[in-house]
Amino acid sequence: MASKPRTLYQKIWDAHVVERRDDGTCLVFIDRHLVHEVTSPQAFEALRLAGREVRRPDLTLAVPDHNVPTTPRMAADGTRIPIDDPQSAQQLAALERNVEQFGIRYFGATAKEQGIVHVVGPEQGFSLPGATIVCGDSHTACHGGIGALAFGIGTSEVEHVLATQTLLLTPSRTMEVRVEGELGPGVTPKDLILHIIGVIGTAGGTGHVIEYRGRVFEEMSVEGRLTVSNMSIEAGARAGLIAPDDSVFDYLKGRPLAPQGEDLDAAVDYWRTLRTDEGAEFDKSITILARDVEPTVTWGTSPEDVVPIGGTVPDPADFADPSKQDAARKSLDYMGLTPGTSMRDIAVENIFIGSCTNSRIEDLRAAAKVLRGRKIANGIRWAIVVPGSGLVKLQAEAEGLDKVFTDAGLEWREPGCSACLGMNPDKVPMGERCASTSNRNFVGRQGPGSRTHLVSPAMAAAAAVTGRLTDVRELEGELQA
Ligand SMILES: CC(C)[C@H](C(=O)O)[C@@H](O)C(=O)O
Ligand code: SF4
Repeated sequence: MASKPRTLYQKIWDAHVVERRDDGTCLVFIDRHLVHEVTSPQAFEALRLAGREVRRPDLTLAVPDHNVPTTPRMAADGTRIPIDDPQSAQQLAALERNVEQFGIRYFGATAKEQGIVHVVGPEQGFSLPGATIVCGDSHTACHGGIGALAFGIGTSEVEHVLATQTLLLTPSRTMEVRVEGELGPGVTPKDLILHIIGVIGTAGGTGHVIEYRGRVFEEMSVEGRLTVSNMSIEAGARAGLIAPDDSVFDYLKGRPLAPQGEDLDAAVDYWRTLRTDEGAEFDKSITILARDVEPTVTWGTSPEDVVPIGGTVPDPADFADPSKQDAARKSLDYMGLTPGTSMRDIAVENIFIGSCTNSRIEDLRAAAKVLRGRKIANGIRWAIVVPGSGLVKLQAEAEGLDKVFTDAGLEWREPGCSACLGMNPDKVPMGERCASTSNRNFVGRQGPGSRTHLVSPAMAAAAAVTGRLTDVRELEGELQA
């Protein structure tokens, strides 16, 4: 008898269940555990108190990213520049102590491989298709872009994984987001995922693992897939998935921690089976038409508050749901915006190009393409480009992109989470606006009183040039009829 058709999620899940319990929970094997400084200290401390070891240090990789300043970390004489903020310095020191004591692979603040944990994982070939990947961080969903089942966990679960390399989980429901057709010129993976979140809402994926399907994703670069999957969590989903294919296998070839030679060939044979079977059913399914997607920006304080760049600030009264009306009013008040204002008339003072959503080499190339030969507008007070890792930084420098940015008047920084969230010195001043390539526009996210407009790297670059939210297609001379 032929076996029942399964979704990609179900295949990965089934391959990792160690034990099914009567109450429906399952003990699941975890292939890869990423660790950063924010959510790990108590977990290590608990292990220490219990006298336990890390079960599989070989499957664990740690890197500091949230608290590191993005200004130079090493003095000319090769000594480390101390971190000013005592709490950040303490977080980093704790991580260093923990990785040393427990024997965990570590890329420290001055290593060239250091970077944002979700950039480093795929880049090193540590994150692999079909793997279960966890990290004490909600944007672990990112790694679903290469076909891994990857999700964020809490600190007590971090401890559980460190101690046992397993987790007790309940299966998720499955959701298909099918995108039909092709994206137009100037429309990027970031615009697509912002649009999708606008359609399904921040609760649309709750309890589900989303699989993104359709030709758009098959033709999308691996970097773009990581961008899309990264923001699955902003749609409420547990994780995102895109079926791995040759682009992913080619991307992983030769990466230091990926399988090599015959091992890689064997792995690829298995990875090719990781596709949703014909006839497999999803619990929920939605279809998006790619031609409906424009360069997209947010107007409010939730990632679902999106509008095409050609649109206007919405009127709260136009929302059907009274709670949405109320939320929109509060958002507009916080954002200092008036209904009916054209999005293209909104001036910004700050530009942030970075974060685990958009700091890979392709993102920097897209921003540099717009900025080449141009200058940032007078009204821009602060504009920074923060590569996702030291290796992205080196690659960008080899391509001369750093020069394009600095010639245009932007600052070129060291890798880290930076202004994506206010846990390090990079903050947007109170009451000021930022065109940001990050993933969250929450109240106070980029610093107390900061106002965030989420955009793609090309759109952030365009805003830098004009000093206001701008349709990048105009700058690229690609404005469509
Ligand atoms: C600090 C960390 C726990 C947090 C997360 O879980 O996502 C951060 O990365 C974020 O993006 O808000
Ligand atoms: S870059 Fe931003 S979203 Fe990503 S892990 Fe860091 S703080 Fe979280």
